Amino acid sequence: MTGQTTIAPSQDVRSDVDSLRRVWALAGLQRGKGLRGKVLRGILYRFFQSLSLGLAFGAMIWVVIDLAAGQVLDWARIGQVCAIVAVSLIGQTVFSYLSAMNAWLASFELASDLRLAILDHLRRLPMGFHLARHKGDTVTVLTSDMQMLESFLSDALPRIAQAFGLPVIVLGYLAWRDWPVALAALVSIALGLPLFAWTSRRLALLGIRRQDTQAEAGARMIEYVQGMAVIRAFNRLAKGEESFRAALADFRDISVRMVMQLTLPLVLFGAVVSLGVPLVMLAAGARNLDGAIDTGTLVTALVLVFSLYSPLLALISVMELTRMADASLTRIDRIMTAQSPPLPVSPKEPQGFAVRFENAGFSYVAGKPVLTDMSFAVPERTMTAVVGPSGSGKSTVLNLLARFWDVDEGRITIGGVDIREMSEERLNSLITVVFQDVFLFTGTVFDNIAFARPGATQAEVEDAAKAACAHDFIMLLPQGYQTRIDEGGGNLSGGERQRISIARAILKGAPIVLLDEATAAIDPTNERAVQQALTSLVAAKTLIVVAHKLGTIRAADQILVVGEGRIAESGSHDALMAAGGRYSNLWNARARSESWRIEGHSSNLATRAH
Ligand SMILES: Nc1ncnc2c1ncn2[C@@H]1O[C@H](COP(=O)(O)OP(=O)(O)OP(=O)(O)O)[C@@H](O)[C@H]1O
Repeated sequence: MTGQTTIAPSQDVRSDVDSLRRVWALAGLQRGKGLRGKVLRGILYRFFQSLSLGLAFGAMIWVVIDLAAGQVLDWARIGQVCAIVAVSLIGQTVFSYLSAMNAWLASFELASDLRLAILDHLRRLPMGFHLARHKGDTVTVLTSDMQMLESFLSDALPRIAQAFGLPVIVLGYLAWRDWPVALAALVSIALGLPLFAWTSRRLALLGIRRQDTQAEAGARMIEYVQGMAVIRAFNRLAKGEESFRAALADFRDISVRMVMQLTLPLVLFGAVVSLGVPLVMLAAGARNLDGAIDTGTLVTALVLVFSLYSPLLALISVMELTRMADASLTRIDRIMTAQSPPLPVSPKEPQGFAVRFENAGFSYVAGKPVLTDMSFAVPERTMTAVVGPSGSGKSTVLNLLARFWDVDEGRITIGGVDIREMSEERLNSLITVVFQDVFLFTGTVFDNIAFARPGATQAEVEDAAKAACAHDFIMLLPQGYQTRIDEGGGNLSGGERQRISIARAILKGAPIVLLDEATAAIDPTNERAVQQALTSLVAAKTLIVVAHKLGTIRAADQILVVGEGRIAESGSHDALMAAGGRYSNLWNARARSESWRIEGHSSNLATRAH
């Protein structure tokens, strides 16, 4: 994959004013925190800092004018000038401190609030949104994009105000002394502005591409590190590196393009603005020769003109920060503007825990329906096994019931209420999902189990672990329940990870359990323990299990055979076997493969024994 695929459309590009508006809106998100006030004060104090610098300039100019008028310096004047310069220095220091305090605090608070808001929004988005994005891209939004925004608020925004402070005073002063000279000073700024705007827009467009390719490179590297075991197992180190090298090359290309395309206009902008120096000299000289301005004003204009343009030229470096922050803002907005499923205005309360699918239709990709007309009922406190060929949509049934996705047609009810009409919290409290791929967090065994119920006591966690047949092996770990689990549970076996996830589900105590049974074969002892753990989990619960093991299927009150996007057959094991349809074919095939596996396993042992 190359960066080309992630290049943003041009409508992502905002004008500078629109970006500022967006930052302003974000700063107003957390009412009562006064973030907008802090942002404004950060800018205002930096402006005052610049004005304080102007004060020192003013004192110098005062002396220059006096000298030009033929006056002689005396101690009183030297004292006055020193006092003004001292006030200017104190002003610069105080305002610099106040500006930094306000701007930094505002940027850190805003970034931390925004990170939480993004995480909260991510949690609400349908799973389809997450699957369509690289994890690395989302991580980049939460890390480097947020840092860009922080730097913009703490550094770039106040620097913009600083860049304008001194020039405003100088222009005002020149206009007061002689407006044609001030006008001459403005000409180069006016000529430079369109160039600045064009470069800024160009930088915005390339900036978003650059950050997208950077995120792409980040995603590839994360994938490389996560897939290290597979890469090594297949001895494809070079191949694994290839994709992130390609992403890095894309990133380098876009960075080089940025330099190539933007260096010239930026240098030109500097040259055009600096043209103001000779222009002002020309205008002031001509006005002096005409007798329109005195020597004092001429000298002042010649001295001041240098202090007029250098702060404006400093805007060039601020521009890069600004446009990069804008690109980050666009990437943040791609998440924040994604629609989460609508929440019910007046949530309904289910009457019981029976589950019904009523003519449910669903497709992950438009035009490729997975479920077309799925109807079935699961009575409360019963066990239903969902079986069918690979890819027939069994896991999809669980995904829809947990509302990871919403049905396109028909409806799903729990206790007679459409799950879309329940509050998110209520639905989550009703359902426990035990996934095939167990996810354990970095933390202790205790934390991982207690995750299901914050505030759970040691005794409650242990009871859940005992019911899940996990207590004994946990006690054999170096620090028992306080043993740290490595990232993803790397220091535990597959069966142990599964039992911890079952303990977590038992502790949650939800009345409906959705279980995607592991397809992978685990050793018989572990399998028995996992089966026993599941039995504890589902006691007196409504259980829907995507079943692969014959023992589980047989134990079910009802078996649903999925085929062609609907329920092809349903009933008890005996009834379905007697009917001699799909189910009996499926059962016989699976029974053959299981006995083959067992035979294969024992013959392996026999070979080893010899
Ligand atoms: N996130 C997704 N995006 C697009 N298509 C998907 C997605 N998840 C599943 N599918 C497709 O939907 C169909 C049903 O998938 P599902 O995982 O429900 O099947 P399954 O019966 O559980 O399969 P298995 O027994 O192999 O796990 C498959 O064709 C699969 O390729």
